[in-house]
Amino acid sequence: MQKLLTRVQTLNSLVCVGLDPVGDDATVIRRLHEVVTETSEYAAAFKPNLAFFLSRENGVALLEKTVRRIPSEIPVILDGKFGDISSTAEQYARFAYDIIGADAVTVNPYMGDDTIRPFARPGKMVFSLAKTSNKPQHGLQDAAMTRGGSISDWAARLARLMDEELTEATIGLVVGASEPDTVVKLRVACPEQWFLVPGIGAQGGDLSATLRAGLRTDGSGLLINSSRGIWQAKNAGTAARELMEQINQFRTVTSPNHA
Ligand SMILES: O=C(O)c1cc(=O)[nH]c(=O)n1[C@@H]1O[C@H](COP(=O)(O)O)[C@@H](O)[C@H]1O
Repeated sequence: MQKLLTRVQTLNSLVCVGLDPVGDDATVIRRLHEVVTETSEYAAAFKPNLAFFLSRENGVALLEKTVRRIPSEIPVILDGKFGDISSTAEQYARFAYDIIGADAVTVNPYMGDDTIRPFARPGKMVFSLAKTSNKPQHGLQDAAMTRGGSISDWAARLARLMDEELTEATIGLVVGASEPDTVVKLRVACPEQWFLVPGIGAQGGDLSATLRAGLRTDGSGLLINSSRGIWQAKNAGTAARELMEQINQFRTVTSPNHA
């Protein structure tokens, strides 16, 4: 958490560079190197998606190598959307933190609070799925519960309660950019927490509407992820810088609409 705060303040950036490598081995190795090198000066964080590494031969070794190449002052969020009972989650936590060297993870909380606890090590950060960016035909998150709003409201509340309880670690939320109205609602429910926000770019999320909806009153508290938008760009550094500038331009001229 401290690493993220220092990074965000030093760079004045809320950009999270997603690493979802695709292509043949030679392309992936070259492009990972380029993306990390070119975007480092704009990246508040990097988010390698575990699936894109596991699907390759020697993918774990490639992931380890990639994370080692990321400058140590930049937080690494391992996006594994882990979510299993605590004894199994403990193994995932060892993988993410001890083997890969991540600073943070994404977790799917739908099996309950014990899926989150093993990841809440001192100084680490957990982003727990609250409202995802996809628009499924058959999804659970919008379903109403008999009491207390929707399932995503429950997930946000759980993340907030766990953040208050687990003082040694920081619990944030994953909130997709596809529904700004939901982003506002979750920001009102969780005014202080960090939101990791995917869904800008390739998934068509509206950057301005998302910023207006989700920025905290201090103009921070969001990490805006772009994966394909940066990976596929002719110049990854330019794409990351432009995203940073668009975000910062918005931060200086507008106050969030829940303030
Ligand atoms: O947890 C995530 O990062 C995530 C949550 C979510 O709701 N939606 C979502 O797209 N993601 C991830 O964010 C990245 C989005 O990639 P792009 O759409 O290419 O920017 C992928 O790695 C997704 O797995």
